Amino acid sequence: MAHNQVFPESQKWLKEYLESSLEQFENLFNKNVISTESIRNYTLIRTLGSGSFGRVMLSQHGGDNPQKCYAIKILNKEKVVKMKQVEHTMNEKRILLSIGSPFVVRCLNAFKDTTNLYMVMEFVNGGELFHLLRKKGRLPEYWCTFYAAQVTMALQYLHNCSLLYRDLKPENILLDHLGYLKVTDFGFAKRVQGHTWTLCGTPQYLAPEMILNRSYGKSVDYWGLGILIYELNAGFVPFDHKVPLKLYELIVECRLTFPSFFKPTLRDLLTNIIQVDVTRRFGNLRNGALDIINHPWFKDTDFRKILMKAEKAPWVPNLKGPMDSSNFDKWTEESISISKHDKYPDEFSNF
Ligand SMILES: Nc1ncnc2c1ncn2[C@@H]1O[C@H](COP(=O)(O)OP(=O)(O)OP(=O)(O)O)[C@@H](O)[C@H]1O
Repeated sequence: MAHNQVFPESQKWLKEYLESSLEQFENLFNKNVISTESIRNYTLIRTLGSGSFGRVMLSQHGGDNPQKCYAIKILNKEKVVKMKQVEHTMNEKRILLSIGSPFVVRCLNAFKDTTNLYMVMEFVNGGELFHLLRKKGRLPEYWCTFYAAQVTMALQYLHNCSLLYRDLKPENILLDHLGYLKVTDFGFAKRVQGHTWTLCGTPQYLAPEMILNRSYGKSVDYWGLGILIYELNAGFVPFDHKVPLKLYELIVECRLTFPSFFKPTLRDLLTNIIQVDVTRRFGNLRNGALDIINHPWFKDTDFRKILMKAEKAPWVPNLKGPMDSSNFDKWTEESISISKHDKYPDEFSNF
């Protein structure tokens, strides 16, 4: 828990929730379980998404209830090594297996073979928030408060466990069958007690302190939250340019303008989050995420009800059953080949 953070009496439930979830996280994180499960025990059905060094596949486990589906992230060891992502991948596995937040995708198992690394996650079947946003153009303000409340609580949970997320964007936010969201892709997540320096993330979402090569902490995630809230409400990001260097100049200059339909409370919140000065950025101050949670833009948002998933979601995906994957793009399928020889036995021994 951040030092000196003052929870009002009416938000003691949030403090208690954070304290107990930190204890659970620490217990699992310190264990770092290494599993000997095999991909041969799963039937791989189709690709749900593809990334730089692997893909995520809809799968079923041979011994299980046939209705139960998983999303398995499959990373090729060779690509991970060549792209210098060994440490990031080890962080991803250990962190994802230890997290227990209603707004973060659950990882149930992780294992490896000679060729690949596998992370077995719950299948979140409503698709990416990105697709919903592109389909609708922009989202009604009430929808945005509902989604932003969950991302804020997800970040508060992660930071309370000393985790930086570093890759917030609508592509990494999935919707479940109830219309609640779950953050996925912990490829850049890291446990950091103080500060760190690595430049990573998605260009339009990068915080100025990262671009300027300064050491940073949770401030970068709150900057990302500001960009996300802006994008959900507007349908576009506040800073964009096809030339990366120009984009970075725009971010560091931070001349924020708003569409005319942005209400004063939303403008005020965003001005305080999309703030270059980290000593003034909401989320990064003494009261942490509470400055955002208690901001007037959220005056009609019941965070407690949302944490309990007792609020009806503004949009519920139309699904034919737990295996329905129609909300995901079609990808060309590739078969998984497993070689006899392991070229990287040491690099991933702790995976
Ligand atoms: N648990 C899940 N349930 C359903 N779909 C998922 C799940 N996790 C990931 N996906 C889908 O797979 C896509 C890629 O996942 P992820 O971002 O973790 O992979 P990545 O290889 O790190 O991708 P990138 O290189 O783009 O960051 C996601 O955008 C999402 O569409």
